[in-house]
Amino acid sequence: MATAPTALIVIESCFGNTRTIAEAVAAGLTDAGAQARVLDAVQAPASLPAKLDLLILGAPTHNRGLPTTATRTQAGKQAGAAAPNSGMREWLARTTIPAVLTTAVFDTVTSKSWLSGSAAKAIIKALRRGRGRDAPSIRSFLVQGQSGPLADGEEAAARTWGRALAASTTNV
Ligand SMILES: Cc1cc2nc3c(=O)[nH]c(=O)nc-3n(C[C@H](O)[C@H](O)[C@H](O)COP(=O)(O)O)c2cc1C
Repeated sequence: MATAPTALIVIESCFGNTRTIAEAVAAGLTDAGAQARVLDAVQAPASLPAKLDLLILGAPTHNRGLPTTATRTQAGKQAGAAAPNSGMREWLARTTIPAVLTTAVFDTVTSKSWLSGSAAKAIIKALRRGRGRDAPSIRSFLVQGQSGPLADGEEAAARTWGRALAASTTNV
């Protein structure tokens, strides 16, 4: 009998919007019968679980790409909270992701114009470095202003995307 596909969602989030999207994607995956877990990149281990069918990576777009120590500090000042000195960029640098593993990536952005850039595209670049890999599924979710909240309908869209990802993932 086939077992439920297992998904891991690793994210970074300064104001909580990317985390809300990750939880909605996890809910969609669960709706479709997958097992899903959300981990903060700061706490995520550098070695992936042996049984993993789908890896989903998400981050907020900062200065058109992935957050850095400097942009996290800026966000932390705005949020009135201490900023972590590590996140998705650093987790990608210390983690080996097998080229055969199915991946999906997302980001949060303040506008969907090309001028806004995309943390998700920066993640794809990092994933491809030195490896042949199929283009992962990619999504951007809109926030209103730097600290959010999420634009109307984005959380529901993330849940729908989670269901679709589960449906397209075969467990091995
Ligand atoms: C320092 C800084 C730079 C940012 N640069 C961009 C940007 O280039 N493009 C964009 O769409 N949003 C930009 N934003 C807004 C982020 O997209 C927004 O804060 C983020 O999506 C919210 O997600 P979070 O709540 O998970 O942190 C920036 C935010 C900060 C704090």
